[in-house]
Amino acid sequence: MAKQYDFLFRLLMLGDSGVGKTCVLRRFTESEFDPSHISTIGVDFKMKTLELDGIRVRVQIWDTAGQERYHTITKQYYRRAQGIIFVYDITSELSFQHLVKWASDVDEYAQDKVQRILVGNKCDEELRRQVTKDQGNKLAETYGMEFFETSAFNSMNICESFTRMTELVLQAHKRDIDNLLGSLDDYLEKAILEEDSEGTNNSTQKTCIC
Ligand SMILES: Nc1nc2c(ncn2[C@@H]2O[C@H](COP(=O)(O)OP(=O)(O)OP(=O)(O)O)[C@@H](O)[C@H]2O)c(=O)[nH]1
Repeated sequence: MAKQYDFLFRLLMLGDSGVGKTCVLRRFTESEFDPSHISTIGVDFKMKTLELDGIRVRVQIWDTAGQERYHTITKQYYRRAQGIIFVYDITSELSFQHLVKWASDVDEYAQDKVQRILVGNKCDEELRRQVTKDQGNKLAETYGMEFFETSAFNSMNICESFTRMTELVLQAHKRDIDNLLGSLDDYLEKAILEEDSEGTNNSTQKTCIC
């Protein structure tokens, strides 16, 4: 059976317990919102296929437990991720402050070229806001990430943030593939030139190779 996608990427969601990682993911993959908070145990994942410029990308999105006691388990997933979505809750200053720790764990355990974005969730809760949009923007700038304020409750920027994350990963990997193909072209060109020059200088050897 023909493959249903061109690329498969793994994305990982990180952030404190209760910031809304599971809800954001469910809103994206199932268009649903659940107001209850059932803490994720260890890790869970969901899949979705996106089409970007005619390229079909299957994303496997890992939802990690924010609770400290699962960190030993969740850290084992960092290295396999091509993209990381840091999530904080705009109504929780603490969840914003803790991003420093999440980011330093990623520096320690994830691949060097992992792509990252920052998401400030629950932006429907304007009256309870503790972190300004400007603070989110500044932190994202410091870490060289793109930034979105989202709401799993009303769908604000949910699709946009996952799509952008996937685009960034795709761009990074297409660059690698293009570089590889470029090197392969150079290699083939060099091999043909060598073969040609060997052919003119030593026709016997060329016949043997063929
Ligand atoms: N108002 C509002 N509430 C939200 C939003 N997203 C999540 N919540 C609520 O926040 C609570 C926690 O959401 P979860 O998605 O379970 O949080 P989590 O980050 O996955 O938590 P852990 O699994 O413990 O790491 C739930 O009661 C959700 O209903 C949102 O965008 N707006």
